[in-house]
Amino acid sequence: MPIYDDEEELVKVEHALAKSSPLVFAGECRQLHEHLAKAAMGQSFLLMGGDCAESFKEFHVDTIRDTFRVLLQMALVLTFGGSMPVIKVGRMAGQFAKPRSEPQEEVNGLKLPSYRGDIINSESFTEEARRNNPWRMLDAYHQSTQTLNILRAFATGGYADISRLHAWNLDFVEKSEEGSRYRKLASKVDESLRFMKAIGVNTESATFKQAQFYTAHECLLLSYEQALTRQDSTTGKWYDCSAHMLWIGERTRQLDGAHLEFTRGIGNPLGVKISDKITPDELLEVIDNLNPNNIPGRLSLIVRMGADKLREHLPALIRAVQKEGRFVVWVSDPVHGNTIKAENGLKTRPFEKIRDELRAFFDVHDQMGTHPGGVHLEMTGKDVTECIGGTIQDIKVDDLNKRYHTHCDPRLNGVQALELAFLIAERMRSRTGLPPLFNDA
Ligand SMILES: O=C[C@H](O)[C@H](O)COP(=O)(O)O
Ligand SMILES: C=C(OP(=O)(O)O)C(=O)O
Ligand SMILES: [Mn+2]
Repeated sequence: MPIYDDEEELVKVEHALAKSSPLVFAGECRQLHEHLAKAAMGQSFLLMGGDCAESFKEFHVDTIRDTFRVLLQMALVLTFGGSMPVIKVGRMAGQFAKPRSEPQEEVNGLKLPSYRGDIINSESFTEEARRNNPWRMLDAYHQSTQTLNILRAFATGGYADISRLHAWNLDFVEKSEEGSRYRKLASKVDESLRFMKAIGVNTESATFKQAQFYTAHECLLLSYEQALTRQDSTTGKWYDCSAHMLWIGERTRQLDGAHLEFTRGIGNPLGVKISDKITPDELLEVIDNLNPNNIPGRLSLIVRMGADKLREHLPALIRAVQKEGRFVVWVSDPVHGNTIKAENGLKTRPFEKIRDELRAFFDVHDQMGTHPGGVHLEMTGKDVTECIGGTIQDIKVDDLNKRYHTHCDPRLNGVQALELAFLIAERMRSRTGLPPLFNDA
């Protein structure tokens, strides 16, 4: 938690936020909860994706549209390929606060506080910029209102109409092999739609015309989250109305910490990131704390440990959860356990490691007979060069500088994200005994 040097300023901002409109409504959070309950029971799949850190500088309607578009493409691949409903959640409209490994950053002998996300301080390397400034919370709130407004318009105003599925292909993706796979799959979906129409299914209904899209971010900056927490008039329960779903990060999930204490009191569906550092007993305590009544859909466990550690540690965690009969959605975050520093000093992630972790996640669930319930990715619709590798694009370390725009961790670009969606769809198909979508799978 940042320390603000002027308490009065902080209180003023909290009051302003407390008077502002909620960004989401309790009923929407409950709807998402119901979808997640299906994922907990093995009947649905959660797709979460977006920037590591949203920023004020990169804010643009086109950027939001492009990420939304890749998520729609991925969801189509997963729904059609995996024959399962896909719950779409953007790391968007609130994903601003960052936990950092080092409290300070040193450049040419000068030490300043680390950049902690645009909602807290600024990335420029000056003393003033790195000061924790509570007013930034209001800027983040206002940007989130715009983002949500755009997302709601895209989701319900015709953009996400399934008959436009060919238009969701992004220019730079279209030219790649993934783009052509997507086109092939889209044609198959087209054919199915024509068949449905022919037998009298109403393809003009909201199911075909609109997407249900939800938002989530890390519940890190409690001043912001608490100020946006409201009591729902229909149920009397408290909801954090900054996003539909909130998750607790790997660094702030202590049993006696403020983040668990805050989130256990809100009605939103929750996530907890877990690395190999958590023990089965500790995990059960986290579950007891956040979901004492064992309600399916309430809690997602977002596993991020790297392929090798996952193969070693995940089975025991799953066994403990199974033994106690606890309902959780098992989600793979295959990016956070695979961050490395390239020779040029930039943080990157090898695509192959990300793919290995996903494969390991599916293998372990196959062995344990449990449902691999979702994936959580840092990704963007832009053609960035932040993660090296990829079967199709094969970004090299020397390419990283070309379009390295992230404000924190390296993101998958559209082609890389789509490649993962195809991989997951093939795994989902083989679990249900369906033949591969493409023969080279
Ligand atoms: O997004 C996650 C963390 O904030 C990020 O990985 C921390 O990065 P750092 O190790 O550069 O501080
Ligand atoms: C901080 C993050 O992840 P983790 O808590 O898993 O490190 C994140 O998702 O950006
Ligand atoms: Mn990150």
